[in-house]
Amino acid sequence: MLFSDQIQQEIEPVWQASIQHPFVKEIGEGTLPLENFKFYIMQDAYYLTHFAKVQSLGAAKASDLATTKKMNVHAQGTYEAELSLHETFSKLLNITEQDQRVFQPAPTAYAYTSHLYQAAYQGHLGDIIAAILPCYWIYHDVGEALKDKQPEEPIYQEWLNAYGSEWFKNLVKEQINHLNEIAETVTPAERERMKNHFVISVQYEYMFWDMAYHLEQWPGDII
Ligand SMILES: Cc1ncc(C[n+]2csc(CCO)c2C)c(N)n1
Repeated sequence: MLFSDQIQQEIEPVWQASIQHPFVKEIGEGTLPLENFKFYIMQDAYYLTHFAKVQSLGAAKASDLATTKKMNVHAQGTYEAELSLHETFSKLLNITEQDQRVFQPAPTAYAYTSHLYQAAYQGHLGDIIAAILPCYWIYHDVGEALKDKQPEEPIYQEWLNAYGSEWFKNLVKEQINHLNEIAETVTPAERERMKNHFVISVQYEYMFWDMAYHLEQWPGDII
């Protein structure tokens, strides 16, 4: 069995729960309150800023020039594909400069990005690919699960279109192949470490939906 399938199966219940999370379901139905989606978009912009840096750390840790280039192209892709999506949403959701000035990463957004840096700084390229793969793969599966939905809210329709696209499917396949190639060249202990990074990221993907669904706050903002 492919290494990617093996590690995905280990965390299957959380994977499925993530795809079926009420945040995702309500986007598909068009019933998610826009307040929750705005919260998600702002936290996600923070997440993507750090995600691109982690991809660049992957470029720095690659052992050949072609892979360095590939990882840098992906970092640029994160900027172009994801942040341009966010620019569109910022206008549609009326995200103001004031919103941005008072922005703080919520606990889960902070913890998830910290996990990505931990994998990147302590590991090699395989650790980075393992930690970032769930981001691609879960969003792909969400796009597939919701591909026949037509939420009345145009903002949600736009979001669904991005993750159901052919371009995105190919991107996910490339990441999965890259992970499996690396897995064949490393030791069993390194594979175990890669699996752990992957499993933690899958759990954070679930927690990220949950964070936005409950408008998660720091204790310091409540007490
Ligand atoms: C919490 C969170 N997880 C995953 C993604 C999806 N995503 C982030 S970067 C990237 C690669 C470039 O498109 C993809 C697919 C997201 N937006 N937010």
